[in-house]
Amino acid sequence: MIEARGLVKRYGGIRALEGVSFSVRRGEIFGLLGPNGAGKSTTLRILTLLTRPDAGRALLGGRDVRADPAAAKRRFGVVPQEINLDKDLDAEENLRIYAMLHGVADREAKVEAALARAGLRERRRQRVGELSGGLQRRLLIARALLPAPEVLFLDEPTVGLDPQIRREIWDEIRAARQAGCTLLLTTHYIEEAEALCGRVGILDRGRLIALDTPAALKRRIGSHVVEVTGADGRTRRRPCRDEAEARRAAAGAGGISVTIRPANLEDVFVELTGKRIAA
Ligand SMILES: Nc1ncnc2c1ncn2[C@@H]1O[C@H](COP(=O)(O)OP(=O)(O)OP(=O)(O)O)[C@@H](O)[C@H]1O
Repeated sequence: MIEARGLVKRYGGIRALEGVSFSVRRGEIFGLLGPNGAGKSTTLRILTLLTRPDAGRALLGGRDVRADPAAAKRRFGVVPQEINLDKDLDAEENLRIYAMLHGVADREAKVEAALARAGLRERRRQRVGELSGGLQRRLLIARALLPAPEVLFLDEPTVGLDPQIRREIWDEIRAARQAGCTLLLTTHYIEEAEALCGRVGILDRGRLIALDTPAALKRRIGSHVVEVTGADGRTRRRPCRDEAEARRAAAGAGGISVTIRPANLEDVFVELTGKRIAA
């Protein structure tokens, strides 16, 4: 449904993307996971026609998005990282205007459904600037879904939000998939990639270093991790094939504190790059 083929992008001397390729299947939630500066937003900006790659192609439904940009744009919606709602208007007005500009048919019913989706039926007349950051983001997602796009791109959809509202947004994203939408999102939150995405591409310094389901990515390093904090206060981690191996490793570990826990995608990233995702 979505395909990145050998995307290269440079900003002056900065190599933002160095040949990124992946494809997203129809109906899946696909995550691009990586630390700040890995190239996630740049990839999204190329796929959504906001910037040109120096090399490579972006395809939607098998067609190069640059071949007919207007046609491509009709097929996808975008939820940007910055909230670009009109903060002086209320929630309903924001949706109505967007629906009008996008020629959405059966507007009243669609706006009503969008308000419900964003949990804003009771607060439809409230100025958007007065809504919490979480509700603004939910409105942003509901607005992007108004024209029922085949594909939705989301750039860091829950950045800076508390866990409760993050889960509400995950539900909104899952509901979009249930309705038949294909979703590509970027995130640097491990739990978000694990909880939400069918497959995850891990980006680091402009390269895609791994791509698979969260479970398969974790299987590469083993199911458990032993963390040992030494007398110097430093914590070292050791991935283990299974819990039994982790117990044996923990028993002989020494150190002032030893913990066994299930492996996560952060561990995969550390194994692949030698550094952490979250700085
Ligand atoms: N318009 C620009 N001009 C110059 N450099 C840029 C520009 N946009 C991105 N970069 C650089 O390209 C690299 C990749 O940035 P990008 O925003 O794609 O990363 P990211 O993974 O989305 O990180 P973040 O979560 O911080 O946005 C970074 O080194 C960044 O500083």
